[in-house]
Amino acid sequence: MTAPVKAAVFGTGSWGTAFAMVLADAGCEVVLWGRRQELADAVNTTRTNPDYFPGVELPAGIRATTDAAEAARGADFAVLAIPSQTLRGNLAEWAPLLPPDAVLVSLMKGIELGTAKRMSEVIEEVAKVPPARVAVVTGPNLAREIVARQPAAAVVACSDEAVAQRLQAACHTPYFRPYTSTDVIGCELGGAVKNVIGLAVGIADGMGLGDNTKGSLITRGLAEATRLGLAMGADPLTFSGLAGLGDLVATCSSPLSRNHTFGTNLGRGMTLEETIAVTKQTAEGVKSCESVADLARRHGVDMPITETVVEIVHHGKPPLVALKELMARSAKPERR
Ligand SMILES: NC(=O)C1=CN([C@@H]2O[C@H](COP(=O)(O)OP(=O)(O)OC[C@H]3O[C@@H](n4cnc5c(N)ncnc54)[C@H](O)[C@@H]3O)[C@@H](O)[C@H]2O)C=CC1
Ligand SMILES: O=C(CO)COP(=O)(O)O
Repeated sequence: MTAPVKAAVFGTGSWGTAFAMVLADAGCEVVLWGRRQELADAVNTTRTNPDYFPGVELPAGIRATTDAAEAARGADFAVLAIPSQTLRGNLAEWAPLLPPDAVLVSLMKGIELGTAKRMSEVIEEVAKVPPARVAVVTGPNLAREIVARQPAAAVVACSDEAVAQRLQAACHTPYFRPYTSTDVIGCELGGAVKNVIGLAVGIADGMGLGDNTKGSLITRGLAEATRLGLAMGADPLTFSGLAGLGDLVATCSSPLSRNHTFGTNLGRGMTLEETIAVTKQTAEGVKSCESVADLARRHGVDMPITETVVEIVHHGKPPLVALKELMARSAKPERR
């Protein structure tokens, strides 16, 4: 009999908790790290995460701790499920605690502000590990549906296909179907850009606009992600897969999406401050719209929807004015 795979999941928020459940259901031994002792205690004593999923019973294979060293001990996979902008600081503390051969897994869908780096790049830099030790899980995976064990597919990406296959096996359950990919760049860009487009669609929904607008934003948003991906060496086909179109459709259709909901509130006329005040969880696109726009500029790629979201979210441009400007851009062929 082989020993169970051990996973340390850093982050007891929505996706960390839900993915811990997936790993435990797939047979892994899971230690969930969180900052707050009372939440760790609640997970251990009630087998629920009352702050994020009250009433949802967590599998017995999950244990929680606030001690990062304890979580890291013996981990085959170190799964990172915290906000993208805090990764660099957090990982600097955790990386020295990890076993030398642990694979670091990013669940995060953001781009670092200031450096415009993808999460796997930050991980490689901070933990000083080669690309073959870093994997990404992405796709249409709204955490609330995952903890209800509703069927979903995902992509597990690593430059080393054998590592992607190991992680695939570690998180494959009857309700969670991971596919492998070696296109880490495409998978990460798909996840980061969809959050920005989710904001745009939410804004349009909040303004009372209909499905033609939504279909147009999703499709042109996908074109933006694909253009950026091509410029950065990604496989364009990744964007028509789960990490691209799949996640765009889920995020842009769902009231469960924090990015979509954030945009809807802005589109209804709430200010940025009011919207932030009512948003209890991480809406990555709010910060990452700026870093995605930065990345696009660095690569000379035109991303007008992304730029429009930056204008609305960070420069207070009224959504109606921004939309009119977007529609008034010079005419061009669909493909170029
Ligand atoms: N919730 C979802 O459905 C999905 C989320 N994601 C991605 O997963 C990542 C995490 O998102 P969620 O779990 O949803 O967010 P969340 O807001 O539900 O949880 C974030 C967790 O990080 C912790 N945290 C916040 N600031 C921290 C800091 N400075 N140091 C250490 N821990 C800190 C919080 O206490 C919380 O436990 C994001 O990049 C998101 O895009 C990806 C797929 C699905
Ligand atoms: O990434 C997600 C679904 O795949 C979650 O979307 P939100 O972060 O917008 O909630």
